[in-house]
Amino acid sequence: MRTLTGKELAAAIRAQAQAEAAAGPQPRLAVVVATDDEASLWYVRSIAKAAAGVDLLCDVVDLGPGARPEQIGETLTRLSGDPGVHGVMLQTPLPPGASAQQLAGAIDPRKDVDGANPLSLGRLAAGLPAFPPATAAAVMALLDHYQVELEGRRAVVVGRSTVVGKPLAHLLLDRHATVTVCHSRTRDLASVTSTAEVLVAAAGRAGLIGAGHVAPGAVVIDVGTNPTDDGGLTGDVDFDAVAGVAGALTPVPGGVGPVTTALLLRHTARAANLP
Ligand SMILES: Nc1nc(=O)c2c([nH]1)NC[C@@H]1CN(c3ccc(C(=O)N[C@@H](CCC(=O)O)C(=O)O)cc3)C=[N+]21
Repeated sequence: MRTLTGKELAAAIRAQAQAEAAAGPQPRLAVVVATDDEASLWYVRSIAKAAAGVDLLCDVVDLGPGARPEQIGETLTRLSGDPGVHGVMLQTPLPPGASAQQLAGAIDPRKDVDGANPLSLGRLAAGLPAFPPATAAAVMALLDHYQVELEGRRAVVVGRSTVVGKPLAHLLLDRHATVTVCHSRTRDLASVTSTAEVLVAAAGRAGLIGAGHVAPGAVVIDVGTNPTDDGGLTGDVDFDAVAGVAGALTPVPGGVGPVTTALLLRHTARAANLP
């Protein structure tokens, strides 16, 4: 079994982001936060740290967990209209009553570096240029880095979220994979996932994917970032069990996560260089 780590790939992508950032105006990413969710705040801190390391500017616009939807929308509109800001990201989760899907419509698609505006997803589905959500792009970057063949192969995505499952299905289709999307109402999940040559777990449920869900030799990508009781992080895949069956598997932490952060920065550098 090969362990597909994301650390080295993330470093290479950060180096690309730094080179692309140096080629134009210094890129500025604005991250809008309206939560006190610990995992989400950890991600924001790690974005800010990684940005500083590659000479990108990162503004954290913290509206607090009590922010009203109108206030969040106005902030996104203001940042989208600010010529000094190249990337705008709305961090999830949001306060009760605020919908990320609705609010993200206020992000200029040219600055939508985490692919959150429904227009970005529509463009992606239509095969037009758009920034994919960084997490979905990270899965593709890992598959490419480890030279996993996709054309004509059976890919199964577990999870149908707007940030991962749906955009990823389109990205895989673009690469000529045969794509099946499973979700919480799928009957006999294992019977579907065990047909996969490439299996992506993006359901947000710790340990959902066990040995019985995986075909021998399959490539398994674990997108899950579930908090553990001891303050750590665990994936959707039962790593030890699946390691005995899969041909290749990404770890959590150290797999998709670091690549996600790096790609968000590369997207921002590209947004700053758009004509
Ligand atoms: N609009 C939006 N887009 C997101 O992409 C988004 C979001 N909101 N809200 C929060 C979640 C969470 N998320 C993570 C990204 C990287 C790691 C990551 O790099 N984790 C490290 C380890 C962290 C640890 O060990 O505690 C790793 O996997 O190696 C984790 C979690 C993106 N999210």
